[in-house]
Amino acid sequence: MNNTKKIRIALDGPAAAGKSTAAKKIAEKLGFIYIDTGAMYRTLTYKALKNQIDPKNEQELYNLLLNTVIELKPGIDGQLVYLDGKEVTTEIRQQDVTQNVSDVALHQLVRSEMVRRQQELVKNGGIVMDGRDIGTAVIPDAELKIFMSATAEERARRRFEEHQKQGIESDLHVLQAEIEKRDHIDSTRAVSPLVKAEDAIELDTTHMSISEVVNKVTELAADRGAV
Ligand SMILES: Nc1ncnc2c1ncn2[C@@H]1O[C@H](COP(=O)(O)OP(=O)(O)O)[C@@H](O)[C@H]1O
Ligand SMILES: Nc1ccn([C@@H]2O[C@H](COP(=O)(O)OP(=O)(O)O)[C@@H](O)[C@H]2O)c(=O)n1
Repeated sequence: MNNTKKIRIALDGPAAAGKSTAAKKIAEKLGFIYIDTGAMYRTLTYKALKNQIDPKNEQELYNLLLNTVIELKPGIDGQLVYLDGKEVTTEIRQQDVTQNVSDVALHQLVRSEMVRRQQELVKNGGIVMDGRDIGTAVIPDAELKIFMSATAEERARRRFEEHQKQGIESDLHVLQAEIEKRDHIDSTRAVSPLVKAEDAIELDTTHMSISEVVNKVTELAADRGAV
């Protein structure tokens, strides 16, 4: 008899703190579903740019979103992302999407529709969801909330290394400036800004390895019955 509790784990934090890497592995260990909500904002941004919609135009973005199907499906190496039936997993990581996504994610209308869709995805439990407002807006009653941080220098270094491995040319200082700019927009927006939920456990991963982070969160999940 399996008594594992299908809890909901909310993982928030700034860019490149290691959320999706950890979330994917934690979900694997627990047999949970992993959901990267950033991919949903990225997919809308990608479609908006393709359709020459201004990321500042809330009403047009909202209309576009209402006519957009975003699907997240488990793949061999993480989550696959589909836009209106076409796979866009790689495309949504492109630089122009990264540079515009925080402006798209500012808008009340966009966020309320995204949150509505995300809440549908979590209703059966057994999930690890990562983003910026998961513990504060999407699953305010999550059984486990983690706020994952690391210094901006370390986060930029991680993204830089990731780019190097993928053969993408980038400059460490430019990357850090981009990350800091996005964090600033995300943390200062009026609608569900990036903040630590009062009841979230803060995890500074600056000096932690990926497996240390995964083990720590898995331990906390086990304390809440998820084993
Ligand atoms: N604790 C860690 N130590 C070193 N590198 C890490 C750690 N966590 C994540 N990384 C690496 O940092 C990069 C960014 O991680 P990612 O999970 O994409 O961050 P986020 O989802 O928070 O934006 C990835 O290349 C990942 O392999
Ligand atoms: N729950 C979420 C998730 C992402 N986002 C927005 O989407 C952007 C991209 O998120 P992401 O998780 O893919 O970012 P990375 O840290 O992986 O680069 C963030 O910078 C936020 O502007 C959000 O507003 N709320």
